[in-house]
Amino acid sequence: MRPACHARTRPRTGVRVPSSSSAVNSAVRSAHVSTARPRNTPETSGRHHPPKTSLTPPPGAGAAVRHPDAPAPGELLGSHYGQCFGCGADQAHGLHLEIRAGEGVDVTAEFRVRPVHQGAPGLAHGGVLSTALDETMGSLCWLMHTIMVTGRLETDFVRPVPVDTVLHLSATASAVQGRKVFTRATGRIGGPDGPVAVRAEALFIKVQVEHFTDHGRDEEIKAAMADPDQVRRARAFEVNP
Ligand SMILES: CCCCCCCC/C=C\CCCCCCCC(=O)SCCNC(=O)CCNC(=O)[C@H](O)C(C)(C)COP(=O)(O)OP(=O)(O)OC[C@H]1O[C@@H](n2cnc3c(N)ncnc32)[C@H](O)[C@@H]1OP(=O)(O)O
Repeated sequence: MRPACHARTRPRTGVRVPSSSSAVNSAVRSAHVSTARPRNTPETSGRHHPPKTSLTPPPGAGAAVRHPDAPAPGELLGSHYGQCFGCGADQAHGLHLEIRAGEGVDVTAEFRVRPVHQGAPGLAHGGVLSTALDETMGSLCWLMHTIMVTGRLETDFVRPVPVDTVLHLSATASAVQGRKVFTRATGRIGGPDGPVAVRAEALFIKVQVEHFTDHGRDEEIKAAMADPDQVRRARAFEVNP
């Protein structure tokens, strides 16, 4: 039997460029595509959490609360870590997101898609867009004064996003239950009220600073702990019980 991933339509060696777009189309159509749906079992998911309901706040979850010392509405949040791929100013390969506090437990940001973010010709890679949404939701930690990491993230890609598009991002924390923070985000094109191109829901889990010091690579942890500015930023989150 043919393996499910057998989609190769041309020899591995040598590059054969189809001479016309119809050749491209027929090459694409002839690719074998598996229609088998992956089963969602503890073995395949790796965890025992029910995936479909886990992003919906359960009845009895509380509202997310803006910390009294949260940055003022409109204030730039800054980066939680200079080398962060999402928001770090010192990260040459990063997205350099600049995120601003909203009036509630919400934030906004703008992200210009650059040529290095392509997945298909002239279009943003979906993983990069998910990362931008993830980072925007993660930055809600500044408004709640809590450290949290992404536990689960689900993205809907609604419209293709061409290179040079400015994605207007916004995120809000909708509910909190114990260590679980339920968040959602959208990315709009053409302006903050433009059509939705991407949207996501995520479950963040509150952690202590030891999450990073226990699991991070020694080299970076030592450098972070030797940087008073980084320690100050970490302390800013360590307020909640
Ligand atoms: C001086 C040095 C300073 C350094 C510090 C710098 C300051 C940092 C400040 C701010 C950082 C912000 C960073 C944002 C960056 C952007 C966001 C990211 O990319 S984060 C990276 C990607 N995410 C991970 O790497 C998580 C990897 N996963 C884990 O570590 C664990 O699985 C963790 C912590 C998420 C949960 O593990 P458990 O053992 O602590 O807790 P359990 O009991 O498993 O879960 C708690 C509750 O959450 C539910 N839960 C956990 N994971 C779930 C999932 N995937 N789906 C559904 N529910 C889940 C569980 O069912 C449980 O719920 P029930 O309380 O029983 O109701």
